[in-house]
Amino acid sequence: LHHGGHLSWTMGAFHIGCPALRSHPAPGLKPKHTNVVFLKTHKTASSTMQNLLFRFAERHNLTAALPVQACSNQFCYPRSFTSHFVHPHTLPPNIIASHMRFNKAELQRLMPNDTIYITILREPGSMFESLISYYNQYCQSFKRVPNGSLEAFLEEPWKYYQPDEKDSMYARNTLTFDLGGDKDRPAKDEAYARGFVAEVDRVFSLVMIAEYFDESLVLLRHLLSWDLDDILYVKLNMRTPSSKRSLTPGLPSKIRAWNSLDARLYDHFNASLWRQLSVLGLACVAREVQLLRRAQESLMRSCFGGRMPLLRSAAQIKNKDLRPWQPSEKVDIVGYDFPVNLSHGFSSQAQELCIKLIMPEVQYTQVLLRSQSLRYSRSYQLRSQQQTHPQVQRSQPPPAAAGPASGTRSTSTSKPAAGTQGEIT
Ligand SMILES: Nc1ncnc2c1ncn2[C@@H]1O[C@H](COP(=O)(O)OS(=O)(=O)O)[C@@H](OP(=O)(O)O)[C@H]1O
Repeated sequence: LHHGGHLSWTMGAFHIGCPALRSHPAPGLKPKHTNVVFLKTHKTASSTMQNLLFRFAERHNLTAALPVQACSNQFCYPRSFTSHFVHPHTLPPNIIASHMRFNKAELQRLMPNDTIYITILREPGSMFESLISYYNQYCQSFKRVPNGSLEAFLEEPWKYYQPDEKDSMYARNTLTFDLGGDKDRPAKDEAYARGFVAEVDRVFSLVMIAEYFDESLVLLRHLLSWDLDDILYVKLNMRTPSSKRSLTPGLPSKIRAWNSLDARLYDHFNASLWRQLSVLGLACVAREVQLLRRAQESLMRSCFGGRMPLLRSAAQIKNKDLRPWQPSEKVDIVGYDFPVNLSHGFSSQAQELCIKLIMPEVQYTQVLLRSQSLRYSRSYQLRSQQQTHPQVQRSQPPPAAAGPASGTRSTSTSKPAAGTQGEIT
């Protein structure tokens, strides 16, 4: 890292193939798959995953679809996704990873035909505890509850919950809602529940499980033929232990009953994750997880002066680009600082890698929009010049479209020059 920003941490890992996959080309030899929809669900480790995908997009000179400014850093959630929510400077996209309410037809219109769909779920008990804590000042259903008590809410949810009011999707079946489903369909509607799970199974090639994040990443890496370097991450958007409440006995089953559609999704995809891991071979998965964790630690130590970075609450983080967004004073979200003196001896490329690794969602979305807009404008100017002076185009070949970052393999889909579709509106 200190010498010219060498970015590979896991060379040894490329040769450790999983026995179950030997009949397939090894991940290191197949071109990387680069067209990916990641449905960013709420409170499921999705910000960590989004950060990983944004970094992948930047390293491989891909385009990540980002929201228009009027939609903030989400695609106008909770409205159902439409391509009008996508900033024109981020078209045509390879990757999409910001919060949205899923709309398959619109995404299919926007994304290349070979796009792979991925999402992530979390165990309903801990997810609901995270939701009520995070959205206690936003969501009326939670605000009405005395002391924001989880127990009181679950004792009489219909006393506090109103299905049609603003932000009600944080209070019941949030995963189902994010996936485009009907969060208020009665639990006894067996046909709906079964059909919805089957549809999600049809559309998504991989449904990650937050509790088995690293194992899910191993599956992702094999599915997309990515390198171990491509799945390194740092945990983001965590609450401090003091902001968390432990669930008293009996609560998890009440949470599951209230969020029965989400519980059903979780059970189905948790089981299917483990079936897929077994096909890969559990020993091989465990080896890759170990390699991933080792590589992660060595990356962190290189970035943070030989030590693991200290978690800090938002108020303690000096660099405002690294301060996570806090939903209210009652919740403490932790992040990381990047001490100024650590930057000495780093190449600017290496320093940027370290900062992006810990950059929270809101800031990274802004930084990425700026850099992609710049690339869009450059390519727009270039095309205008070529149209005005066609002889320049004949005598001087135009600059080659930027290829993948040095040291990486070519990608399976060639990336069209930014701005070849969609004009500034
Ligand atoms: N790698 C990994 N593995 C498991 N869990 C993780 C990981 N990264 C983040 N987290 C936890 O995910 C919670 C934040 O989720 P999101 O980033 O999806 O939240 S948000 O909807 O975007 O605000 C948040 O949970 P709570 O702390 O319980 O709120 C994080 O601690």
